[in-house]
Amino acid sequence: MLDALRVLRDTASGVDLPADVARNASLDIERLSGLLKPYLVADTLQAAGRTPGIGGRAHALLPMVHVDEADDNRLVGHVTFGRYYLGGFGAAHGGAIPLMFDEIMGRLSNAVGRPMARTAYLNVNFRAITPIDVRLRVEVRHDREEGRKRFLTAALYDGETVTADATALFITLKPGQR
Ligand SMILES: CCCCCCCCCCCCCC(=O)SCCNC(=O)CCNC(=O)[C@H](O)C(C)(C)COP(=O)(O)OP(=O)(O)OC[C@H]1O[C@@H](n2cnc3c(N)ncnc32)[C@H](O)[C@@H]1OP(=O)(O)O
Repeated sequence: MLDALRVLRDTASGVDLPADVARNASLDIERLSGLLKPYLVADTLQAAGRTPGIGGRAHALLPMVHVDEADDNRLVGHVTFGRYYLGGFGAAHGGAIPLMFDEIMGRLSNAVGRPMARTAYLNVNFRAITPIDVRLRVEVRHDREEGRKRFLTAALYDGETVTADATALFITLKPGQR
């Protein structure tokens, strides 16, 4: 369903519809929302964001990063920003890139039994245009830990060109910390 939703999102972002088609599409989308509403649950029980086995943790907002290689301290994956993430002139929106970094750096930070941590800062440099509809490579490194602090770095590549890079600090949550 989420794959279909992502296709809908990309398609809806790219069209310019006549009013009658837009009206009919709205009715169909409202009908689908009605079909799902009886299954709303508490946020601690929802599948979205809580299902690691499904791409993008089943979270519809997230650009889907496919992991190609990973060990305890390094991860390499690929991601394609679809039309939904277009900022302008063929480039991904500047907000979509930190979103992708936060997710994939957070995943490595929390991997291999490391206790849950939260992003304290995420600094992103936009080095070149990040094109949409192009398969890009993302590399993440868990560089070091100092007490509760975990320092990670990441870079996004279009071929050999770094389009963006990031440094982040994740802080291990204390027992019972929300
Ligand atoms: C069900 C399955 C799901 C699985 C999902 C898994 C994948 C998930 C992937 C999802 C990924 C998405 C993840 C997300 O998006 S997480 C969502 C985005 N992040 C937040 O909402 C975080 C909000 N902030 C906080 O909650 C607190 O501030 C935290 C918990 C971060 C720290 O507050 P806490 O009270 O606990 O600690 P502390 O203040 O004593 O600080 C401790 C130390 O850290 C240093 N410090 C703190 N901040 C900064 C800073 N900005 N720059 C530099 N340093 C900083 C500080 O000086 C101190 O250092 P020292 O004095 O000890 O030397």
